[in-house]
Amino acid sequence: MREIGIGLLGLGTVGSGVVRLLQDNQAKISSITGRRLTIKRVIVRHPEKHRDTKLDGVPMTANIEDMIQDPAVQIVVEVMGTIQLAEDYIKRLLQAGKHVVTANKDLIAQKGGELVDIAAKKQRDLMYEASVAGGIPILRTIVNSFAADQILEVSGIVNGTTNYILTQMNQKKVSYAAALKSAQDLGFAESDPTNDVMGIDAAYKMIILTQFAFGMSLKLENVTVEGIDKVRLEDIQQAQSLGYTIKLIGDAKEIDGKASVSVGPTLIANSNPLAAVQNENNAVVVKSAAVGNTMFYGPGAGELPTANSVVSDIIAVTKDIGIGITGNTFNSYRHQVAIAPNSAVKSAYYLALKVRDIPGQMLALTRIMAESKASFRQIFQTSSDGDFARVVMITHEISLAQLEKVQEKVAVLENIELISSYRVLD
Ligand SMILES: NC(=O)C1=CN([C@@H]2O[C@H](COP(=O)(O)OP(=O)(O)OC[C@H]3O[C@@H](n4cnc5c(N)ncnc54)[C@H](OP(=O)(O)O)[C@@H]3O)[C@@H](O)[C@H]2O)C=CC1
Ligand SMILES: N[C@@H](CC=O)C(=O)O
Repeated sequence: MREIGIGLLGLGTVGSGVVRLLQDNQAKISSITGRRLTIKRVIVRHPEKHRDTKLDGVPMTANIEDMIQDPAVQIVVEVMGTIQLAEDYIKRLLQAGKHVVTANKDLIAQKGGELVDIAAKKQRDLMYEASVAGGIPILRTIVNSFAADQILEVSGIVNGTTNYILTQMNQKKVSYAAALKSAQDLGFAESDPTNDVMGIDAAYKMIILTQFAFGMSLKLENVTVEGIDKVRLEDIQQAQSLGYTIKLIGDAKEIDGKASVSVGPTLIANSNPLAAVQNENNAVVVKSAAVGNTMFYGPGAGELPTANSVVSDIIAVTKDIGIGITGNTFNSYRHQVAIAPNSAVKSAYYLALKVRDIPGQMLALTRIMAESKASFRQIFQTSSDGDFARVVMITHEISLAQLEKVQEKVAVLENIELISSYRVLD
């Protein structure tokens, strides 16, 4: 049987999973592809480090040139991370005629366009199924199964680390810091988890999803992003008592022909299936004109689920090599539209406020809402802490511009402080 040489750029959580799947399922993969997939070379940062993953006889070095110059390597799997270094390495690998599979959403969201162009010019494959929602095969599903349909909205939970943290805080009353540490130990979090907790990782995934669903290329500054770093146990408990669960939700939709993409903590009604998505699991809801709503659920991070998406790309590339059709872009849909203004993006909001317990404050609050042409469907005092009362309000649907107006007006008041404001999804 003919062989396909695989090069691994990175042998951490995902890289180790790729090795395991290629070794454990070798016979099945060969039966499907008609090729024997063999790992020929590994590049890591610290080749001397002790590793549980054993690759007898496979050279492991830190120099990318070793991979670029190795004629035995046809497909390189980039599971190293970083943006600039990975961009440089992948460009050189594509120029040298290698096919590339990557799980690197940071890179694809920011530099995907350039890399896709180089791959097409060199007639090489560039695939990145694992870059969105870990083990859920959502990108290929959108490309293949929604090609004839008009996607109206793509939304859901696309970061495993934050969903794990929020679940642990909600169910086990674990502290934010302890839950984050455990997500790191389990291999869900990025090596620097800042992007996870600040919503940036989810924003990168929404940028990629937007490319696939709507054909348009966005930059990070086009996405409204808020992380979970300010979500307090009090908010989580308060939401529960109202019948909601707080989740980090990504949402991409077209409003009057313009694109709106956001990521932020959101109160999800417990009757909504997204509220039941726990720990590192993700769920992507695709709303389309012909099919209606479809929800794709599964592990969004972790060694083997992510590795399965990577290996499915390796298999797809191997099949393309076998029949001589490499160089087709993973997603060829292009349809650029403008970004929707804040006034067009509407939602109900949960507002938690600290209000000094003196007469006239509720009136001041009501006046601000009226001046901002906003109204609320529920308002109540939840607790009293010395001189202050905690007041929670759920608004009717208002625009982001109206919410910002309310926030600005409250900010100048001496006796009322807005502690948190999150979207509400029923
Ligand atoms: N973990 C997950 O659940 C998921 C991760 N991803 C993405 O997959 C990629 C890898 O993630 P993960 O496996 O968790 O990361 P890890 O931190 O576990 O592994 C990174 C690997 O890359 C190597 N590496 C890092 N820097 C360099 C460098 N400068 N030169 C050569 N090798 C380097 C490291 O080498 P050494 O071992 O010597 O330190 C290590 O083997 C990232 O892009 C991540 O965003 C995508 C989906 C899910
Ligand atoms: N850190 C990411 C890993 C997968 O993309 C996450 O937690 O979702």
